[in-house]
Amino acid sequence: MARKFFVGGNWKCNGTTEEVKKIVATLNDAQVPPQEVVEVVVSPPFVFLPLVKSTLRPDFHVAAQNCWVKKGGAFTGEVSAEMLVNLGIPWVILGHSERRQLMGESNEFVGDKTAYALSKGLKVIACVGETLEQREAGSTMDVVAAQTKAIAERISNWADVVIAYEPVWAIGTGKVATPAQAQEVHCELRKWLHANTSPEVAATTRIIYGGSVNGGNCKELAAQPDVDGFLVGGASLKPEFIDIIKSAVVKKGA
Ligand SMILES: O=C[C@H](O)COP(=O)(O)O
Repeated sequence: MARKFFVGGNWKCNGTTEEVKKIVATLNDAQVPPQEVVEVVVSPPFVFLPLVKSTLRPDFHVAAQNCWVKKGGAFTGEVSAEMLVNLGIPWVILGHSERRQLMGESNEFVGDKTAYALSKGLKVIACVGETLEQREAGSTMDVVAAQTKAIAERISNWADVVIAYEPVWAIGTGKVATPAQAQEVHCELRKWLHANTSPEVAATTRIIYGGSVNGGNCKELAAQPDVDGFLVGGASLKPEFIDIIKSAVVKKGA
């Protein structure tokens, strides 16, 4: 089964109401390949989710950037999976390296969150990736496998999961992984899924790349056989996000 190209735009902690309206207007006006070719999901901060959901073109979808690990309640400052479902938000990003590093989210915690979000009917963009130190120490695959394992141990439904491989050293640094570096990790991750989940999960799960993707480098990355799309940060706030969406045609040989 072919893996549909997936382009996520992670707006992180950016934007005012006016800026958000402008980004949505740009996306709504854009000519992009059809939904059968590329799945587009944008992820604004929580407070803008209703605005984006109600104004964004219907062929693009919306993701939250995080959610709580279990049912809501006395957890000040958190947003529950149930609330996202209630708002009709289909996707959530979990385990982003900024949350792992800045908020101390462990592999197990991200695994628990993923399992809970899936159990409530959300689809999950699960992020993994190594730091520069870990890469230089030669432990990239050990790190990425451990992060993926903590998820795999807790879930069985991979149909609603996209894995985002985001090397920490490439995030927001302008230092993109080379197409060969991205392909190498994606291919190893797919082998890991084959050995530890099932051949079907390995063949069908989308593994997308994130880390300084822009309009200039996306086509070469998209051409790699195991790169099934992107999770874009900075460039998702700019009109070049449209060019990144269009790189999906590379897979179609167009
Ligand atoms: O979630 C997106 C990644 O953190 C990449 O961010 P970036 O494109 O700004 O490097």
